[in-house]
Amino acid sequence: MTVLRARGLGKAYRGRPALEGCELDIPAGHVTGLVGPNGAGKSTLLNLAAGLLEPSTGTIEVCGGVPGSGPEQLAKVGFVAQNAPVYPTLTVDEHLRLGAKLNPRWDAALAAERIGRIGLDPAQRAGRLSAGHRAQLALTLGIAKRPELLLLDEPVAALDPLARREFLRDLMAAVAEHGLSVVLSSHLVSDLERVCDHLVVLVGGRVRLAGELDELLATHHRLTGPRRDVGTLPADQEVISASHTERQTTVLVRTEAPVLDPVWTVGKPGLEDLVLAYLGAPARPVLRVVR
Ligand SMILES: Nc1ncnc2c1ncn2[C@@H]1O[C@H](COP(=O)(O)OP(=O)(O)OP(=O)(O)O)[C@@H](O)[C@H]1O
Repeated sequence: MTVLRARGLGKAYRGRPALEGCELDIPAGHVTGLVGPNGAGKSTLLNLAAGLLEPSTGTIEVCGGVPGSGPEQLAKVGFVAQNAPVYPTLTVDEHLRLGAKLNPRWDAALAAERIGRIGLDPAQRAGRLSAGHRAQLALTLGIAKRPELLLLDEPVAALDPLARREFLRDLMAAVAEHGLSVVLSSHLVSDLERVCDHLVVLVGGRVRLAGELDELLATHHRLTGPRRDVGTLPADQEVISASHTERQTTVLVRTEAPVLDPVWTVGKPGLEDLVLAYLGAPARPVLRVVR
């Protein structure tokens, strides 16, 4: 089942494109990491999925419906925007009560347990919380809503390393126990490596890479060998990035077939190598649909 489908999706702000020609099929029941450099269009994509923005071109469908199209649709999708917006004059407890009122599937026990574990004072006004605790409050509201799809825009940026680990653990528990689907943007590749099984790389408003993480890692190879022109590589080896020293060439290629040329030492890239290679690569409209 597909939880997010985009076809020819584009968004322009005052005529300037922020997202162009996005084709995506994000599967349900998985955690999908959304990565890309600053200004790549990640927040724009998440805001479109949450129904807070309207597409300029193309279509986006989330949990089988048009984003933000009615109460039923709104109940299915949770969104924690960048900088974790909360109501500054409401207390922590008032946020939880508001959550219970607004969300038909609200999990009060889970919300209370998280708030207690984090050590938030229920009587504290949200505007007086530290940035990390504010983020924790917003994330608690997102998880306790029990949506089908949770969209998180850089959710862990303000959290300390321990809080980050605990939050990611809570997220994975919700995926395992309730079949929650998650799309989260982050610059912290090591965190993504821990929780994501699908990946979308956006560069310059375009989808550069998308797919199942294991499959993506299996079809990319780091080749090291004597210096040579990478233009001479076989046509089925797509060159993603290349670097040279005086005597040596290192190249990251994508290919379904094994690399048999004995001149190369073939290594497996990690997620960070893969992401960095795509972020540094010249923008080409290489579209791939998540299966
Ligand atoms: N409200 C807006 N009005 C005009 N331009 C905007 C607006 N929001 C975003 N943009 C532009 O759209 C492009 C994509 O921005 P977006 O915030 O989606 O990127 P991002 O990948 O989330 O970046 P970051 O990693 O820095 O958060 C940028 O060039 C940005 O300047």
